[in-house]
Amino acid sequence: MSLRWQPALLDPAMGGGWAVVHCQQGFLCDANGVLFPRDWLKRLDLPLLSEQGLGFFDGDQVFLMELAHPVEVPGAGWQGLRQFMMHDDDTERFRMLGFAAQISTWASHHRFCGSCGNPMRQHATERAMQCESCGIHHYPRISPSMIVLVTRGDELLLARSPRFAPGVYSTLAGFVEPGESVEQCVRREVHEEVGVSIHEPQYICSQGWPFPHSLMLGFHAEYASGEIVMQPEEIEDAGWFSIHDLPALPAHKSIARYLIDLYLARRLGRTEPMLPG
Ligand SMILES: NC(=O)C1=CN([C@@H]2O[C@H](COP(=O)(O)OP(=O)(O)OC[C@H]3O[C@@H](n4cnc5c(N)ncnc54)[C@H](O)[C@@H]3O)[C@@H](O)[C@H]2O)C=CC1
Ligand SMILES: [Mg+2]
Ligand SMILES: [Zn+2]
Repeated sequence: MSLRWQPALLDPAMGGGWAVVHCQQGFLCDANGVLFPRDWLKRLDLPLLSEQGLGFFDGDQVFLMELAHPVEVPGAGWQGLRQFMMHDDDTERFRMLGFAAQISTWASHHRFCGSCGNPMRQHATERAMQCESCGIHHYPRISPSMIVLVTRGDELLLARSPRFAPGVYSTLAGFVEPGESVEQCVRREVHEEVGVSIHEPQYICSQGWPFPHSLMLGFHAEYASGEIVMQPEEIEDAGWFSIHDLPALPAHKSIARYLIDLYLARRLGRTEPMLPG
């Protein structure tokens, strides 16, 4: 199957092609979507911070135009990446926008060298920012994170963070620390967040998660021992939920929901879900 979205290193000094326009408010979009003719955009007086070559969508060149602040463009508006994830069934377009958002975050956070403070510029042959003075490279930032469904027979251990939508409970997640394996991270995070011990976690699958730059590594683990003790800052509530009486769950497009739906399908003999993206 050929994918409609293919990342590629394109030189922004080239003219033509299409562009997605991004700022802190999200992406510019109109009735035709998120791709605008680049030469047309260049004639508008946009507060352009930087440009990046992104890749090909349906075979056409796509660039990123990063703006310093949102502007009014007649007939168009700004939409956040989460809205595209929730309400857009075009997964290839969401993959392109997720990539664009991650490149945008990384490039705008690496305008100056963290080592010597001089300006950085785009590397000619790699997706990297390079310091003009000391030569140091910075590659796009990806943060490995584990996400795990802990189960005890017909019960799922689900928790809610204060950041979640009201009533929603999810699987446990957390960032991998330097020097640790993902499996060690799973055991540590589960212990930190809810105080229980688990049997050896089993890797299931992964999902790129551009909020802002996580790579979610999904696991299943069986409960081993301990009572739930919640970590006060991270976890607002946690508990064991019967597969026959579940609370509100995360969105279908998340790996959290996939891990839950996969377990339910296997336990109840239903058709297994598809991992989105
Ligand atoms: N796709 C999905 O289904 C889900 C994705 N996630 C994602 O998983 C990631 C980790 O989950 P959390 O429970 O929030 O993590 P966590 O349990 O490690 O704690 C979050 C805290 O870690 C710190 N932190 C932020 N960025 C960090 C980094 N790059 N490295 C180390 N520490 C950092 C901050 O203090 C933050 O408040 C987040 O990006 C979150 O959006 C979480 C749940 C579901
Ligand atoms: Mg967490
Ligand atoms: Zn430098």
